Amino acid sequence: MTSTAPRTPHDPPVEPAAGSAAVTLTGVHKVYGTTRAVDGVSLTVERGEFFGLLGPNGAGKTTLVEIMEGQRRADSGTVAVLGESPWPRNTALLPRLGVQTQTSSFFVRLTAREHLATMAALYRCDAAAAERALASVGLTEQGNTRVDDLSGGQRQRLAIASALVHDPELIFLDEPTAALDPQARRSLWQVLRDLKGAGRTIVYTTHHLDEAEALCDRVAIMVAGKVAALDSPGRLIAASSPTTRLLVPADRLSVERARAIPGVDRVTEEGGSVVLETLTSGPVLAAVDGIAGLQGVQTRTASLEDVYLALTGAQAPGQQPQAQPPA
Ligand SMILES: Nc1ncnc2c1ncn2[C@@H]1O[C@H](COP(=O)(O)OP(=O)(O)OP(=O)(O)O)[C@@H](O)[C@H]1O
Repeated sequence: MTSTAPRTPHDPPVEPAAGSAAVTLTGVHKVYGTTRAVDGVSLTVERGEFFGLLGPNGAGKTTLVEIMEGQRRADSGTVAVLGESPWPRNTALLPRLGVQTQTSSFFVRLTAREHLATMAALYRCDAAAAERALASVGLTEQGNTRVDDLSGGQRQRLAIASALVHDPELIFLDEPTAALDPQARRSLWQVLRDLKGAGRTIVYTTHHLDEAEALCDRVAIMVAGKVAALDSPGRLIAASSPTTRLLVPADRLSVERARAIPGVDRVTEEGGSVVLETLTSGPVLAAVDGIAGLQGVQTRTASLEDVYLALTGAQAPGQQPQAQPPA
């Protein structure tokens, strides 16, 4: 651990070694009593990457993030964050990290602008930094609103702005869209895309698979303390089931007729649709067109949720998950 004073935003930037990653974990373990919370995790988060951490409750995501943030000590393995070891608590590293948690606390009697100015002052940044952070999450108009009068979505934005105010090199976001309505969630996605567009490195924990698919460059899916899969959502999906599902309005195609179509592997009924599963969607679609026409027919290919469920859904007590080796 270095004993230097915390770096401030006024100090010259610390130049990373060429090609150095934002985070490098090698063989990281953490045990609580008999629980293997993190069980041999090795992964790299590249600079500028939007990296998703997914997994069911208790998979070890929080423990892993806390190890990266320097809040917990790994039992074994090596941890490098922005080229430094975060443990023992590394005060030189802290100003280079931005952390938003589920339990972000606020100065609730202050306005959003005053709250951020206070946060900025703690990091020895000026009021302009607070104003930039406010603008970057689209809260400028609410700047004079008291924190306890902000909506849930606006508070989540403020929590992100608080993590950004000192212009950190690496940002940890823990389910920032939890408890938001669909509209607020989508609108926060744009804030997150803008952060990514500005070249920020983001480690993003979420239970929303659609969000991870839409935002993340790569995702690690954790199951029982291990990384069960790690790749871009697109490649994970492409490597998963190549099955296409065709949903045909039930009043236009009977189950029996659907089963007789060459290339159809399975037929079920769902809501008002007959669902055809096939590996050869082109010829099957042509056959459906000949029988029922294509109006109202929907085509669904695999999503990240399907990949996730295949990896985590089979997990029963005492049963090993059907994990793929990490890419
Ligand atoms: N301080 C602790 N003491 C003992 N056990 C703990 C502690 N923190 C976490 N655990 C256990 O370690 C395992 C991993 O927990 P962790 O919180 O890291 O998972 P998670 O993936 O973040 O879960 P969630 O999605 O519910 O937040 C769980 O079995 C949990 O009960």
